[in-house]
Amino acid sequence: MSSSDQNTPRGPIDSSRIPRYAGPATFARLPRLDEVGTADVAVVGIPFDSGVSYRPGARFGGNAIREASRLLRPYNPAQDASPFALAQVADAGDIAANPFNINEAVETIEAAADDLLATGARMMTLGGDHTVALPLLRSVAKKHGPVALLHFDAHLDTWDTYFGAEYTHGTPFRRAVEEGILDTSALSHVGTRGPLYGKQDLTDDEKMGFGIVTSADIYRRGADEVADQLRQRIGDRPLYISIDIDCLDPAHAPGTGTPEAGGMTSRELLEILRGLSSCNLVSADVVEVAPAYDHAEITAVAASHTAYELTTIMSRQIAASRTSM
Ligand SMILES: N=C(N)NCCCC(=O)O
Ligand SMILES: [Zn+2]
Ligand SMILES: [Zn+2]
Repeated sequence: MSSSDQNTPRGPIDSSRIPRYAGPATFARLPRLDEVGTADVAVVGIPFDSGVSYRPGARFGGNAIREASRLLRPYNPAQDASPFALAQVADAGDIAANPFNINEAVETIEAAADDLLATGARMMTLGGDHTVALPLLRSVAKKHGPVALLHFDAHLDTWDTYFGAEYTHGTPFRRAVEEGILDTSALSHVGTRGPLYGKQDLTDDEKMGFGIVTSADIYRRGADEVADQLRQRIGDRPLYISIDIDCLDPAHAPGTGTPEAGGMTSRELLEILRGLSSCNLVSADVVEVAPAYDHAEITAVAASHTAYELTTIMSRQIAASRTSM
């Protein structure tokens, strides 16, 4: 049973009493998981980036997001909710994965995710590179069965192998489809753009069951219409949202490993997520924040607000399911 079933959730440190820049960073200044026992939503870092094909550094992403999240406030007007009062959200620290052995790291991440989900928590994961989505999806599928997937990314990440390696940041969703852990009737990439290896990349991806909403589609049709379409496709299926921060234009997210011009704005991303607030979001990740390439925390701030919207969706769901019981 989570602590929020017995008491009111313990929220963030009060920034009107203790300046928000003081003390060690947890996500949104929330308590650590060991301070509250159990959580409804566990925010967990995965400092792992051995699966990248270009610029490294996403291993530092989780802590950069935590630092940038000090300015988040407890009421989210866009979803009319106080996410940290509706449910116990806590910072579960980091999953320590072997940087020199990707296969072992993938196993470690899956096992750690299993442990968190077994407590009844939903996971809000801060990457790390996109490799981490595969073990997280494996774990979520063990609990919920094949899940619907919304994948925000400039890239397809359904490629086969890189240098013969099957677990990389460009391949997690092909592996996931092969393993039968995704509900292939509700798979979408959002924000896709940029050069590919060949046209076959798109044919393969379509065969796997993915629909594509390109960044140009979002620009032309607007965030509300896109969110409506995605919501209809997802219905009430258990949903996993994976957000590669490079879905944003490099102007909105310079701190990432494989930047592509012509992306969506952070406003568009946040608005699409708010349009999904009624979905049954079981877990989510925000990955590929590489702070060494960031400036003035532009990317980390965007990522912290992204995780805040995702956390709000989960907290609203948890509160709604509690009152309907
Ligand atoms: N998942 C991310 N960010 N990028 C994948 C790019 C793979 C490539 O170099 O072709
Ligand atoms: Zn990407
Ligand atoms: Zn990606």
